[in-house]
Amino acid sequence: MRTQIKFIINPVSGRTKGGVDVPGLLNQLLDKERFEPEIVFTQYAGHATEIAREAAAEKIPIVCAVGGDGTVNEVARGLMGTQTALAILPKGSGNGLARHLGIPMNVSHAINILNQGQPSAIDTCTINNHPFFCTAGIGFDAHVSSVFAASTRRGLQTYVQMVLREFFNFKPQVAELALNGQKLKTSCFVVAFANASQYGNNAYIAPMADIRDGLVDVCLIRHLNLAKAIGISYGLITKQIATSPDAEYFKTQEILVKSEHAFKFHADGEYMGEATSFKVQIMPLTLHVIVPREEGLN
Ligand SMILES: Nc1ncnc2c1ncn2[C@@H]1O[C@H](COP(=O)(O)OP(=O)(O)OP(=O)(O)O)[C@@H](O)[C@H]1O
Repeated sequence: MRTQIKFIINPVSGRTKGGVDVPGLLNQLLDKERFEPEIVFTQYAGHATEIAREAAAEKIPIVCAVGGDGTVNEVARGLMGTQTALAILPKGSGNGLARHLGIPMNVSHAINILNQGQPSAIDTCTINNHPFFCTAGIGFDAHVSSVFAASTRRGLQTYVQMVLREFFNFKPQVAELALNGQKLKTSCFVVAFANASQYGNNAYIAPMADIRDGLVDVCLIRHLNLAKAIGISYGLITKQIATSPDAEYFKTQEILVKSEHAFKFHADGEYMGEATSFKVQIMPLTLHVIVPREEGLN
């Protein structure tokens, strides 16, 4: 019997990559002896969660998110805690979870991999009850996502220019962190919470993250000047941030953050607003995902 698979395509994701005809490629490349496909397009932000939830209620075995990290987050939050597995065809710019799982960035290659994929369970996390699957954070990374959300320009070059501009305006704030029975009152430039190892674009904020270990990886950067920022950026690309002298790295089941000043926060790169207290939790092995056969998870 063929396996039902529902593709949820976000028509507005991946605008900077030019048009990829995903239905055409599926028609050409998807293994029709193995799969019985159905394709739907999202009509509005948040629609993917509704479609995914309905598919899970109908016991459809696989729902495939076709889009960027925002679409993956929306589909995954509709599937977490169910038996329906998430597959990903990356169409965005960051694609953090897809990269972590070893899914190719090229859609044709990703379909070929999907044809032979296998299910595997991964952890999921929440920040103040908002689900995330890759990374969340407070401080500079969230500030950047808020500025990017307000901008109409997209693409890696715009992003890098904007990060540099905002870097000089950004002031760290003091917060109290509670994790692993310890309390730490400190200035915070960034506190990143990671389920997967990277933000996307192979920027490894949590190179030691294991997506199945029931632990959140926490990367704390207290202060940053330009010289240290260059070192941190190098550490992000070379997977060496955990041993950088300017970052501290923890693994924990839960983390609480309290501050007198509001911090901006993001979940999977989407700006979520501001809060003065945060609770980050992990739910072990609560999402099934389709991963490449014999993939090396990184
Ligand atoms: N039909 C739609 N119309 C408008 N917005 C949509 C629609 N479907 C989904 N969205 C929204 O589009 C936003 C961007 O999606 P996504 O993150 O997948 O793409 P991207 O921004 O190109 O990728 P990346 O985040 O990797 O750069 C999401 O916040 C999602 O809610």
